[in-house]
Amino acid sequence: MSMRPPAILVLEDGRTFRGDAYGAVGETYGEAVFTTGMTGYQETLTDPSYHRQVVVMTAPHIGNTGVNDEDPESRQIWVAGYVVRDPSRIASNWRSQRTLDEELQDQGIVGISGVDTRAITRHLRERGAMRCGVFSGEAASADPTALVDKVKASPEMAGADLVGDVTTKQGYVVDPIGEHKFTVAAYDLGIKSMTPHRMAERGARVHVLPATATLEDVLALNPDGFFMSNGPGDPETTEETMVPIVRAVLERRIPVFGICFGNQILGKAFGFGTYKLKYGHRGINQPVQDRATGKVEVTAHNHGFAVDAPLDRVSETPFGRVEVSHVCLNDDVVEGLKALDVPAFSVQYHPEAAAGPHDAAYLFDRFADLMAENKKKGQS
Ligand SMILES: NC(=O)CC[C@H](N)C(=O)O
Repeated sequence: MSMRPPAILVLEDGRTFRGDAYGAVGETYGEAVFTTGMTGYQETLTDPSYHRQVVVMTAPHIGNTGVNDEDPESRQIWVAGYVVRDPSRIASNWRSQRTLDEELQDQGIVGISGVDTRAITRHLRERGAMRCGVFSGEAASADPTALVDKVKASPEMAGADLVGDVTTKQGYVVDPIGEHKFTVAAYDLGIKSMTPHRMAERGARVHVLPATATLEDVLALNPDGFFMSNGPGDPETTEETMVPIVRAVLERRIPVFGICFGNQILGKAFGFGTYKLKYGHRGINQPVQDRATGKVEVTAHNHGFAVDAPLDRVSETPFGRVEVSHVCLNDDVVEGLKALDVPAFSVQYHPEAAAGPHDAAYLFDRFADLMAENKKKGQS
């Protein structure tokens, strides 16, 4: 491998790891988090929910299949920094168009390689996700204590309002594949491109709206369904923006579906709290149980916050009864909500499966069924 400049990963609690520059040379800050996905690094890098996070890959060998123009989940790489153990020396895949290292350089993403990602992961599991910095080239030669001070001066994830950075500036439409059956108003809070596609596959015309869209914008579409996407940052910050909009939509009994950040917002609309997990769930191999059927799904996750709702009983909310529909089997974290008296449900994980297993695809069918039922009721 060609000689790369030195680099250092500096955690806010003072722990440091030295390695080689990977991607762009420079300095970057973010929340240090780890993901356990063995495949799908392109989808991870381009998931807007990773905005302001420095992502540690627990899979040791990264870059093997290079980079193509088909797999990105959004217009750019969003991770704030990238930490890998052993970058592949070659990119080998029939779809590969360039190497991952080149892509990271082109997009100005500062990374580090040649570090013990198992030790970093164990540290984050014990101490929790925390701020970090990656410094490479000249920046890596500074005194580590000075670098720790710089990391401590960088913004925290708790309280971060990041949706405005990632949402589309202009709304756009994703056309249905085949017959047009439903119209969906979908808030882009950091949406992944596979999500409207999954709805289009089921006959939805999806109006993807910027996060600044108003309730009037939504109602003007006369939608059969209302959707809220995944997104970066702390769900607490949506109290005065998205929460009143979804409450108004629930009052009108328009079917609601939310994914990840969307699950947290729906939870808040019902009156539940949200809280920060110690180190979060990230990867494409997380076991989730559907509590109605008992069936376990292997699912894709990327969340650092979660909804605080009771598992052992149905909750009474201003919108009627709500139950926890899905739970993570690793730690009993709430992974889904289902309203019993209004047409609304949501999941904390990623049924769009990009990357990830397709076990949870039925949730898009459930949304289509909910819209179909509601339309029928409206006609009768
Ligand atoms: N992927 C997401 O939508 C993440 C939601 C939220 N930012 C969290 O970390 O929990």
